[in-house]
Amino acid sequence: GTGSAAAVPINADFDIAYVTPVTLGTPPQTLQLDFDSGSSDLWVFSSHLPTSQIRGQQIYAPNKSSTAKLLDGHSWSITYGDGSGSRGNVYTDNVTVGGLTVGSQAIECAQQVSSSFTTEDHIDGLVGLGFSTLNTVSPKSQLTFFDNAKSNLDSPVFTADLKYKQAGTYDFGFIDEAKYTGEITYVPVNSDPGYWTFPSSGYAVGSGNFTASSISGIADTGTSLVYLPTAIVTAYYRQVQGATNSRSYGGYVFPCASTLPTFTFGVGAARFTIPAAYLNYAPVTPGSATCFGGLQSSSGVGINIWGDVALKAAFVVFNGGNPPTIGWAAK
Ligand SMILES: CC(C)C[C@H](NC(=O)C[C@H](O)[C@H](CC1CCCCC1)NC(=O)CC[C@H](O)[C@H](Cc1ccccc1)NC(=O)OC(C)(C)C)C(=O)O
Repeated sequence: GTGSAAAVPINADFDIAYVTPVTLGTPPQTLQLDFDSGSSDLWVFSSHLPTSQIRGQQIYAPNKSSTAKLLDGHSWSITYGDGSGSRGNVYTDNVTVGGLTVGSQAIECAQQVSSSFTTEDHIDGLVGLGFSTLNTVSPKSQLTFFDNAKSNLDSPVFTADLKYKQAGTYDFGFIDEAKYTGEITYVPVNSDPGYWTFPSSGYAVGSGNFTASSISGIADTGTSLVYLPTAIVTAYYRQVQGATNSRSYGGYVFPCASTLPTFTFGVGAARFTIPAAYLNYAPVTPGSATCFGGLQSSSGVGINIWGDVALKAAFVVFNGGNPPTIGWAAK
């Protein structure tokens, strides 16, 4: 089988996250979920939440689904890199994404969510697409939607075609030749950390020379920006008039009117260029003349992250075969 579903930016002004419609249970309950290759829990706003923690999100009510089954004695609790988190109990039920159905998928029902989830009314939960070793359900950890679907997929892959300020696509089980140009460059994935960790071959700032350098990082659809080693990031902002690393704003900012260079990264012999517009990420507050960069230092993060700012400059194949690999193509 295969599946194909839209990845829609949740904010019209800047691409902070993308959501995809997912139907749960019988009769179908449709929620808008953030597909996140940087984590491995499928969790949803649910009827088990205090109403004070729900502000406009769609919820999944297992007691309204004839196919829902409580996973007795199991619970989950997750905290993300940005400090947000949630926890709750677990049901299994049918989950459908773009025509692809997984029966008895673990659906982690939130009983508590942190304030940043309550205030983000466009995200009704997450679909983790990382490796199932990262799943937080206890006492028995659960498989991701992709791992459960894999044996029924024409090919054990999913692809991300994220776009700048417009809807893109997540495809499951096939590689759509119409979505990319040229060849797909595949590199090995180290799945031990549980992320899609892969080697980049180097970088260039604007029209400058390409610096060959092996950079280990994760391909993370659930992270908005790109986080790379400080040496690379300072080399980039040296080319930006008025750029400073702001403690108060928590990263590199610059006058919105500044001309930004592009940023090119290597995957094997292939080169991918992130347009300046993607790197002029957003005003620090609505209407401000100071803008926040789409490229930031990873020194505070602990790992290098190729988030949406980089992913939307390419067509990316997450190959869950044995061994796993990741493929990058121009588009
Ligand atoms: C629990 C582990 C097993 C896995 C866990 N994984 C991660 O933390 C990475 C993962 O991709 C998580 C997934 C996100 C969690 C928060 C909700 C949205 C998804 N990424 C993250 O935790 C990284 C945080 C994101 O980049 C946020 C996302 C966001 C979206 C909407 C509104 C506000 C903020 N963007 C964000 O902060 O954008 C700014 C900087 C422009 C404001 C970890 O490594 O700890």
